[in-house]
Amino acid sequence: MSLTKSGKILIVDDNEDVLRAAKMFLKRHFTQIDTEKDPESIPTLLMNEQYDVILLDMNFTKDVSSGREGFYWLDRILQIDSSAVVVLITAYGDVDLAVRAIKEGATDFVIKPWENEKLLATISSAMRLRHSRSELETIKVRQQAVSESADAKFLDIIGQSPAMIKLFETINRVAATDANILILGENGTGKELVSRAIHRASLRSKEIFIGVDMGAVSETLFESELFGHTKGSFTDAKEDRAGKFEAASGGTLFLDEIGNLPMTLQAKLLTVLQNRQVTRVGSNKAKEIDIRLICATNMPVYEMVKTGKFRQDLLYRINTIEIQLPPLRERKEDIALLAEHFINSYARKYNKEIRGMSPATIKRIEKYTWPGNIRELQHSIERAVIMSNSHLLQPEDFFLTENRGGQAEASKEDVNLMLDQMHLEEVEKLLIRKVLKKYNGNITQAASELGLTRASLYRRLEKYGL
Ligand SMILES: Nc1ncnc2c1ncn2[C@@H]1O[C@H](COP(=O)(O)OP(=O)(O)OP(=O)(O)O)[C@@H](O)[C@H]1O
Repeated sequence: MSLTKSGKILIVDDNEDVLRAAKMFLKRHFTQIDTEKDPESIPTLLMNEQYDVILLDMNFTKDVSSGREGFYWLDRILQIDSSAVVVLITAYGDVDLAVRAIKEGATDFVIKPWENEKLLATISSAMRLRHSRSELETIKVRQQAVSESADAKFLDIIGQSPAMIKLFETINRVAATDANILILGENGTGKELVSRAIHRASLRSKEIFIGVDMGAVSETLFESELFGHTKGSFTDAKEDRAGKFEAASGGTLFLDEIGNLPMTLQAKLLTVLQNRQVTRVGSNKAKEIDIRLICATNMPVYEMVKTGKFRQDLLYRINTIEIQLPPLRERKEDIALLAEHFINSYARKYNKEIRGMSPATIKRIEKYTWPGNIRELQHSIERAVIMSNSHLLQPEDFFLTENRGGQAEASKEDVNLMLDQMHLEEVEKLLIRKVLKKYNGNITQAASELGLTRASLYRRLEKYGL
């Protein structure tokens, strides 16, 4: 049998001859063979090393062959690492005990005295099982990211303005490198879209893209979400779980809303980025990470550094390349183009025969300031497509009031007067607009003040065409 040399094995047996013989033979096939006479050392050994396969004797005390110790230590090992792969070493007469142990979580057994080739075959297949188990943990997290990506619409970046042409050039230039990228821009300017485009144009394009909304991760779950956890490390940790850093291994990790990260968590993130290693919560074994990092924010991070709200060392770590996405109002050339693109998509989606927009509509949408940028344009078009009765969208299919787009707001008295005459939905709309303005369009902060999740705030923005 030919095997490339890899894998770490622990052998626990009180017979030194067995340990010596096994080590001598196995070290020709695997990278690391640790041996241990005393089973009491197992917990310490497992804390310090991640073994692929553990060979465990069933009986440790001389002349006792009940196998009870083997069961006890099997159970302890699985408590420490629920995905551990344990192969039992058993005497000829104890095969039924070994079979019982398999029901309790052991992977396989070998009978003493063994033939070397048989031992090698057993360990090799146990090793394959170990790898598929840890792949499974990663796959679970990846699967979730893939289904989230599948929902991501409009993967193409539309734009012909000088700013967008420069952006396309930048994407092409930086994609092939592994440089960390920071994307800055108001809400809805396409930060996530651009980060996916960079991934697709990069050498990692065949690998996974995983996005994490840092604004939505609670402080308590931050480490577990990003770095993973081991079973039992906290009440809800029912099984070992890879964090997003591990799951994104080989691919791209997109940290959205990085400016919303509290200082304490910024420090934790910085440590991981500096060391390029993560340690799961509840474990003390660090794992190497291999990711391309893209961060995004709509917050003024440079200002935040000055006021002590964002760590300068973290900023310098993530901004090797910086991409600033201009707001839609500063690239009016793109508005009609984007609108046409969304009209085509939604006309198809809602089965409507809409060919485009009337010249008056184009004028109107080009004049409007689009505080919610492309997302707002997209939602307005979707609603207009649904509502329209003609083949060309008309200005009245849009609900764009000149009062919007950051212009003068109603005074307190006006608001009180209006409240008396308003419908509940209108009050809600007004409130959302006010809170959004207060937080400069920051969805996470606005949602938190309104007591909504980001998703439900987005739903309302869409509903009210905000
Ligand atoms: N240039 C573009 N061409 C086509 N669609 C775009 C473009 N830019 C943004 N979009 C669309 O607009 C919507 C918002 O984009 P995206 O989510 O990337 O913005 P964002 O800046 O990450 O927003 P937020 O800061 O709120 O998370 C998405 O549906 C995206 O597909």
